[in-house]
Amino acid sequence: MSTNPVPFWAVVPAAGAGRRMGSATPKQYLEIHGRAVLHHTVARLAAQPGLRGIVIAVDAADERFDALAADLPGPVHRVTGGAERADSVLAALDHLAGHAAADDWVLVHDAARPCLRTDDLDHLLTTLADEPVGGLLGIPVVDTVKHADTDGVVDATVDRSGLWRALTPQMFRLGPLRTALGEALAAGVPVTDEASAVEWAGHRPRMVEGSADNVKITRPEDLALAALYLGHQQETA
Ligand SMILES: Nc1ccn([C@@H]2O[C@H](COP(=O)(O)OP(=O)(O)OP(=O)(O)O)[C@@H](O)[C@H]2O)c(=O)n1
Ligand SMILES: C[C@](O)(CO)[C@H](O)COP(=O)(O)O
Repeated sequence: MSTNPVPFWAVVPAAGAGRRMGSATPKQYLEIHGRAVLHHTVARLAAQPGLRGIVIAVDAADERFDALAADLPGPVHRVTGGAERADSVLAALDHLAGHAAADDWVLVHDAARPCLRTDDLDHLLTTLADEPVGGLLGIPVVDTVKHADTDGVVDATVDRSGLWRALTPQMFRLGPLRTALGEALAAGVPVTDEASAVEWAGHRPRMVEGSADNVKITRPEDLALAALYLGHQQETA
């Protein structure tokens, strides 16, 4: 842990329906070791001493959040998310703009990634603290990568050198991120993470290597994996 914590705001997109999970309960509210996935995720962020506040984007019809919020660690604020992840993040940034300065750091972290390691979060904050734009946690690709057509027939083996898988948190300054995301969405650019909007705006985010256990719970088997990782992290803490 750094001696001078880097101050930051957190945005947690939690307004997804979890369709690939196929559960009646959205995945952010499924329980692992007796706590909701969202609770684990928020607790990881709240453990950082530089945290100023957390804005969580939830669905307008979400009836679970308010009951959970009373128990969440950290200063938490609810906003209404949008149709896509990027819309939810933008709604949270719009709220933050009324409270934070344009050059304040914002870390956007998926609600569905409850296994974020404290040391990865600390490493991200300290590595990027003096960067003009920001960057994100990621993992270099270790598998051989194929490109295939829509029938699954391979047309190329892709050179994997320099390829990374993007994780969250993604850390950017509030003003440039909000502008980039707003303009990219208005232009119809596909935005699957914050970095893609920032890249579209002409900036070059920096990759910071994270850990493979920072999984995004997407399909049913990921829940068991996250439970395993969380249990192991608690045992070795
Ligand atoms: N309109 C949306 C869609 C997604 N998310 C959030 O973005 C994160 C990553 O998205 P993903 O894993 O795709 O979640 P879902 O959209 O819920 O899943 P699916 O695509 O399977 O429906 C999740 O924490 C999810 O709650 C959000 O805040 N608003
Ligand atoms: C932001 C993200 O988690 C980085 O890997 C990912 O892009 C989210 O994508 P999804 O299609 O919303 O799951």
